[in-house]
Amino acid sequence: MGSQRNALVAVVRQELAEARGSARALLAAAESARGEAQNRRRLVRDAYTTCLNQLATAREVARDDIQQRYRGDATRLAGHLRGLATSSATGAAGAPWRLWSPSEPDPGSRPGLLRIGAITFEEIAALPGLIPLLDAVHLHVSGPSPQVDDLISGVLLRALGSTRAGDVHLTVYDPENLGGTLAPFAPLNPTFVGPGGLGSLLDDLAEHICRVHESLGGQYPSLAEMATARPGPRLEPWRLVVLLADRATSVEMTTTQRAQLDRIVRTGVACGVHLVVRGLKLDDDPTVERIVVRDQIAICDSLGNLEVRLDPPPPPERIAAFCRTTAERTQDGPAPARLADLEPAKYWSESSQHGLTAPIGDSTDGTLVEVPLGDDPPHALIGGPSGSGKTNLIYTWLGSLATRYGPEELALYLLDFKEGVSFARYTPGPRDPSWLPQVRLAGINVNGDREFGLAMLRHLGEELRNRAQAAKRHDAGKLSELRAEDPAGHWPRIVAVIDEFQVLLAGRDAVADEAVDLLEDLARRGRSQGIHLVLASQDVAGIQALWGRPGLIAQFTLRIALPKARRILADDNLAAAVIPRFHAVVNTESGMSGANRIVRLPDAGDRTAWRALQRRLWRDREPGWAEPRLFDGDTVPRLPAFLRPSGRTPTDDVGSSPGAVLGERIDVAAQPARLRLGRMPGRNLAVLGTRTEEACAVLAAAALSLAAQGPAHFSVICLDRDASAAAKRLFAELPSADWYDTPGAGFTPQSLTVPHYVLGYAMDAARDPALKRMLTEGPEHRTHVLGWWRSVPRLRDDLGGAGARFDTIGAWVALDVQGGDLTPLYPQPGGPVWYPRPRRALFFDRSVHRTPEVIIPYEVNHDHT
Ligand SMILES: Nc1ncnc2c1ncn2[C@@H]1O[C@H](COP(=O)(O)OP(=O)(O)OP(=O)(O)O)[C@@H](O)[C@H]1O
Repeated sequence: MGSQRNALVAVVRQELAEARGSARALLAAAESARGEAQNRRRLVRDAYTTCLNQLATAREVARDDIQQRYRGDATRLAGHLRGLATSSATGAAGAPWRLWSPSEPDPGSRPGLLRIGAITFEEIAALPGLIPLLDAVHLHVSGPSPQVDDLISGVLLRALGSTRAGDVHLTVYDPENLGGTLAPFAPLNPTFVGPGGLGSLLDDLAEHICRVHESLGGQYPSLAEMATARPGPRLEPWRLVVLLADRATSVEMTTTQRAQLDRIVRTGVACGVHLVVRGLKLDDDPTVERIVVRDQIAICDSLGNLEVRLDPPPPPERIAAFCRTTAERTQDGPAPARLADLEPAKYWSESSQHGLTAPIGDSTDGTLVEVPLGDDPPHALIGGPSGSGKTNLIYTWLGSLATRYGPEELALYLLDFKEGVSFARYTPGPRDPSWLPQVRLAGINVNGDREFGLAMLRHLGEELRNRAQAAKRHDAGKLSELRAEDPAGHWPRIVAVIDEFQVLLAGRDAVADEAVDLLEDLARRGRSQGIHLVLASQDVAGIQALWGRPGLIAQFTLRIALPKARRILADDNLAAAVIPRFHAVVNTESGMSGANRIVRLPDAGDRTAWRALQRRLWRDREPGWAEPRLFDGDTVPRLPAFLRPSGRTPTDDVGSSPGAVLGERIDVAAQPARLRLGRMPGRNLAVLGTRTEEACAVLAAAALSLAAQGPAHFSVICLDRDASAAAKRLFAELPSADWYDTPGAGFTPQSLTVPHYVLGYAMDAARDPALKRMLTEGPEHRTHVLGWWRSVPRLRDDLGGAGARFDTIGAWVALDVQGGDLTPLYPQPGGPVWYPRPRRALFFDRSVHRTPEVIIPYEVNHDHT
């Protein structure tokens, strides 16, 4: 029993143990499952947190990015807006009060916007808050009185300060304060209207609008038309009418007054009448800009929901100071016209068939004064002492003509005999490649080269002949008829301007005689052929030279006298003595008193402004249009490349009479002066004088140009150490040459199949009788001597001493040799008229010249060696 019980106990124990074991195992499994679950939960939680963090970071990054982009876009947009705002409200229209000063509007510009405050917009820097007014809207301002009045003061000051003095007329209706609200504007002398004056003010305005309306051809331009039309000069000032109504005004307003006000609202802006109103209702209209002010913040129709934080009002002393100076300026009358004010609405739109008309300034009432040139008056004489503004007047006139008449209508020939470069502005320069397309020729620094003046007159004489012949062919009496008969022809009117022309006529010599004859012919016959002369002089003597030729002076019926000019107007016409600075008397009746027009001249001296205009005209020229010829007396021309052999030996036959180029002719076409060297006796050249560099330049140009024309052989004989560098350089450049530098060598005749040129530097040092034989016999065998002698007596010695004949020297170039010393080489007794001058030479070829011609020795080596 006991054992059974024990066995049972054991079994139970066993089972219990097993049950405990399984329970433990179950517990362990549950524990482990729980641990695992907890683990998983932790992992999920961690993942969730990581995810959350990542999401937060991504969101931050995205937000930062968006914000950055937004800020960038907003800043850029604000920048654009600021730029736009700045250009819409320039100068006095937009400057902060601290920096404020009145500003002149650009000519031809229309009124812009006016700043009243700033638009702030999150963190972006403030944008200016701008409103329109002149030529755009009426203003209706509501809100607490002091703030509204401050805003109105600021708007008025900006409108007045950004227009020209006198362009805005101010009227103030202020029954409550009797004008005191806008007291700082009093120096401007505005029309103040007190209580009871509103009715007549509105009637006046309505009447004014009717008048302007009629002058506009009975039509009101729309706002869009006003915005796009090209603004011309203002004929009537704007009327700016400030109505500061009190309570009584609106209560007492009659129906008629209301109707007048409504009419002014509808039609005023188109006629330059603008209301600035507080305290009265205005009907809705596209031209009414409403501004509501509260707590220094304004909401304006034109800015939508954007709030404008108002600027403080302008300091009253600033308003008063501005109004005082403006009042003074208005008393002096409007400022003179500017060069830009003379420009036409459209460039190059005028025809010169019947003449040329261009304004050169305005009269004191602001109207432009036009100067005619054509059949009558055909020519102009301008006079005034030094510094009186002749050059400025010529610049103005030329600028005004050049904007109206294109190169097919007008050709300009400009010559300035005073020192300086006044006409160089019209030709291409190193800094500015543009040029004035109408200019065909400009001569500067010509005071020493009267021959160039003569050359220009000869050229014009030639043109006159061409025109006269063409007119005859077409049976036309004058240019307008020729142009009608020959519409395809190129017949621009020619205007030739000669500043300080008396220089050309001074000096009772052949140049002066021929110049006066040519001038007289051009003046008489040029009238009908469209060739017009404009002569300017500061010197009474210059004019006197013309007075001696009544037939000539009578043609110059257009006279322009600058202050203190003498003898330009008739003797009893004293206008020039009394006009102020920068004014001129324009008289188209030969200076008769009674025909004066006084003109205020603009300042045309601003090179930058001129350059900008010239560029525009230059870009409009036809492709291929030729540049003007510039003659600058201070510049030495270079030997053109086509006159050098360029290292190659030409193979073409040289022909029977090759030409040696000696220098540049002083003529319109800048042609080389050539000496023909045919097989005839005397075809040799003597260069005479002591100026080594120029003598070398003449010989080198002659030799190089001969070498460039065909095969030839050269003997270079150099007997002067000072010339040897130049001679050696020439020798090196010649394709076929021998070199001699000892006296007595180089004169042996050579038997050659090509021409032989003997170039002698300091020939007088040779002392070789063979030279004389070569001079005599050489040319027939195509051997020509081109030699430099340092004086005429030394040349004479080489030719046989006293009594020697100069027949073997058919041509000569004289440098610093006086005319009298050239007598033995010249057919006329006494020798040629020649006063040596630097870098100029007198060239005479017995077989072609009647009188010698002045030439400019070329610069052969650019490094001056
Ligand atoms: N209408 C003007 N407005 C402003 N300045 C002017 C005006 N006319 C001339 N001037 C100035 O006066 C000065 C002299 O003018 P300008 O050179 O035209 O005189 P000029 O008579 O040609 O003198 P000169 O004969 O000595 O050359 C220049 O500095 C020029 O800029």
